[in-house]
Amino acid sequence: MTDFFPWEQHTVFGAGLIGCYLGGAISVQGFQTTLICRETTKSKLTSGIKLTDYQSHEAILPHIEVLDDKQLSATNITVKKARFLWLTVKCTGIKQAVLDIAPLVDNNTIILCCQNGLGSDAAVKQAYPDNMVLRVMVPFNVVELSPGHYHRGSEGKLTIEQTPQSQIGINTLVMALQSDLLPITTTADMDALLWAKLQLNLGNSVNALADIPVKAMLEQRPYRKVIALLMSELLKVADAHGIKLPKVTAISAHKIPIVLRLPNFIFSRVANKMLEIDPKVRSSMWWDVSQGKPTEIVHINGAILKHAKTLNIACPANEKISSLISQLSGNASLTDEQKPPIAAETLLAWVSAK
Ligand SMILES: NC(=O)C1=CN([C@@H]2O[C@H](COP(=O)(O)OP(=O)(O)OC[C@H]3O[C@@H](n4cnc5c(N)ncnc54)[C@H](OP(=O)(O)O)[C@@H]3O)[C@@H](O)[C@H]2O)C=CC1
Ligand SMILES: CC(C)(CO)C(=O)C(=O)O
Repeated sequence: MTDFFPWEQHTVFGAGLIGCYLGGAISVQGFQTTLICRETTKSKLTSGIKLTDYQSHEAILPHIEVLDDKQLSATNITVKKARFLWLTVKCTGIKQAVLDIAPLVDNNTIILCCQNGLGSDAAVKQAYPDNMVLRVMVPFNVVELSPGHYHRGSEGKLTIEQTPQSQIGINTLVMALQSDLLPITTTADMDALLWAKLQLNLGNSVNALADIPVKAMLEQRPYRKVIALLMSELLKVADAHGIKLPKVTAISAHKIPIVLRLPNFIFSRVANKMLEIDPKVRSSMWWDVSQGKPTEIVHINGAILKHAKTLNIACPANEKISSLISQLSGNASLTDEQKPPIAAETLLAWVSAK
């Protein structure tokens, strides 16, 4: 068993949307927190950050300790070792982050991997075999409303993995960090929870291709039908693996695709909870595509394809969407019709074509 003392050093590596929100919410509780950011983003964070959420909670942090990547790698600076190292880079940044976090890690460091998708923790565990590495599921969306203002736009509890070694400590940590801005809990079955989150993340690629807010996307039935196709394939793979998906929204995993396919007038009544989402919310993949950054498609839809292959299950919809997104971030020359915004009917026709 490991004792965790929440007042020990929290370091958030990757001061982006999730990192700044999480780091801000930990710091506002009075715990020592340092954000590790890019040199280019440091100036907007040094004058403090503001947190708000869809339930009108608000906190202003006049100051938060920030260290940039150049300072971290400078040999003439001694950096504080992290007791809790919250790794909040994208899956695509993990390989480099594993090297860059080295100055922050000692034997007591607990590394908390906050990535969407499946399998990002493997590289961290391989590089730090003697450290406790725990997975974290981030259910909610964060947007930056103005420089340094981070807004949680949807519901859900941040969930930390419980292992036999971490159990007591994690409960202490969770009790200490619990707040209105940061609802938080634990799970002993992170595999199943990450699959359930993966199901919800199948909307990310569709959102990137639709190039409109998530709420506006969900209001259009053909987009919902595309997401339903992607989800039905995931459910087949999860069932074949014997994974029982926990309920992470008001509707259970197997019912979500059925509800998504409903005509608009019924959907808006049955799925009112799903539509209770801030109208500004965009998926994290939309942010990547709109900024010309690599996407997490291989770790999200690609993770399903990888598992499907071992089970010999066909997933044509996930294959098509994966290739559309990969073409966007690759050098493929695309016609205007293939570039976002892709109309709902067009996308549905492409994804359903045999
Ligand atoms: N955004 C959201 O609402 C949600 C996101 N998630 C998941 O959370 C994870 C984080 O996502 P998100 O916060 O959106 O990502 P962001 O891209 O907003 O944040 C990551 C930040 O880390 C920085 N970074 C990456 N590598 C390094 C490095 N080696 N040294 C210093 N800084 C680094 C990035 O800089 P640069 O861009 O320059 O590389 C970026 O500023 C993802 O897996 C995502 O899928 C989950 C739920 C919701
Ligand atoms: C919260 C959610 C499901 C959608 O916004 C997400 O995880 C993301 O944007 O990556």
